[in-house]
Amino acid sequence: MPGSEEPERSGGLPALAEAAAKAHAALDPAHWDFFAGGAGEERTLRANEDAFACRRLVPRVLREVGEPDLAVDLLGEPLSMPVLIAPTAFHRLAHPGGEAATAVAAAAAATVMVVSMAATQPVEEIAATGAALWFQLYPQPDREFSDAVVRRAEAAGCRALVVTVDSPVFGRRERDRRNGFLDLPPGLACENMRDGTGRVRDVVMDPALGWAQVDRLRAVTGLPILLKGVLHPADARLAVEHGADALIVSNHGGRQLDGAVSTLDALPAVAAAVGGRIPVLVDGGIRRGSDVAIALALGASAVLVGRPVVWGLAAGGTDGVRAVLEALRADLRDVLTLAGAPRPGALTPDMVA
Ligand SMILES: Cc1cc2nc3c(=O)[nH]c(=O)nc-3n(C[C@H](O)[C@H](O)[C@H](O)COP(=O)(O)O)c2cc1C
Ligand SMILES: CCCCCCCCCCC(=O)C(=O)O
Repeated sequence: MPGSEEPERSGGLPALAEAAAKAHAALDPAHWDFFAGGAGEERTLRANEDAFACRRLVPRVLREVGEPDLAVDLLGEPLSMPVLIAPTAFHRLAHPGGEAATAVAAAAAATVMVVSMAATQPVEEIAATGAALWFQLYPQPDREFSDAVVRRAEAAGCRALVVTVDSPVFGRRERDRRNGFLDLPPGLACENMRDGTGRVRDVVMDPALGWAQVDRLRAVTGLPILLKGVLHPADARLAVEHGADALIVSNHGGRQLDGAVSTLDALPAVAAAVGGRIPVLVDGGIRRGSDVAIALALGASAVLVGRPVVWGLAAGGTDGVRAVLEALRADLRDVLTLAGAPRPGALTPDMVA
């Protein structure tokens, strides 16, 4: 039965669980499945949340924390908290306000929204909200077209390029197969895939993608380049050698290689391989303040959240996304206070068991 699964296994913070329940009720079941689902048996999807549930914080005491300061600076971007919005496709499928509605919430929260290449609104329209945007790219086999998309995003005001490297092919999403969900409904399109003729091209995954394409992108844009989807420490070292400005430890929310390691389990080795040379971010299964704190303690400079933002959007447009972000902020503030960390940088690996 499409969409028959529980909204989410734990749902995380009450505000996030509530958003997920509302989204589940509001969305077409096949669309719910597209957003909620993962690849294969969804082992990796589950592992992401489970990994956080297996860790415990070891708080420090008597540290005169007062009111913790959550602000961080990331690639020159001042953020009010170390929580960013991960790139997720098809926001107009969740809510008519689409990506622009999400961007308004990002701006209100003073954080970054990473716009998916598969956004259902033009990047210029999303940028008109005034939000701080980074642009996510699936490098296309048609390199000229791919470069044109990057230049377009840069011209629209996006401040960094997030290159997704975990998708040489599209993951095997059993729910979508079962539901026959193979395309966007009429009236919706990946608006940033329009070429010079106005035709919308398909987003194509490129199995031939290699480090040469990362080097090539360096010549195409002056924007900071983040590689999203790194899990192996050897790849983290290569990313530094190839001039990446930051890494995102990600398994695509369990939507690509089912059986891949959870992101939290991958994080410490990646952070050690990078050795502080560039920021390391992480996403996957982050549903409460303690998850954020654990990720930061184990080497992340910041985290990204995917599905909870989509649930907020489906549940209540901009207000729904704001509710999700503010719930995470309030919880993180409490967690830092209780853990004896006056700021995110005060969290250290010895504070996780
Ligand atoms: C519905 C959906 C669409 C996504 N679309 C993209 C995308 O277009 N590009 C991308 O790099 N990652 C995409 N992702 C992966 C997210 O950026 C992120 O890695 C993942 O959602 C994090 O896990 P979480 O949902 O548990 O927070 C998508 C994830 C979901 C759930
Ligand atoms: C259901 C239609 C599939 C069309 C593919 C478009 C690419 C979107 C990629 C979004 C994504 O990364 C995801 O995880 O989903």
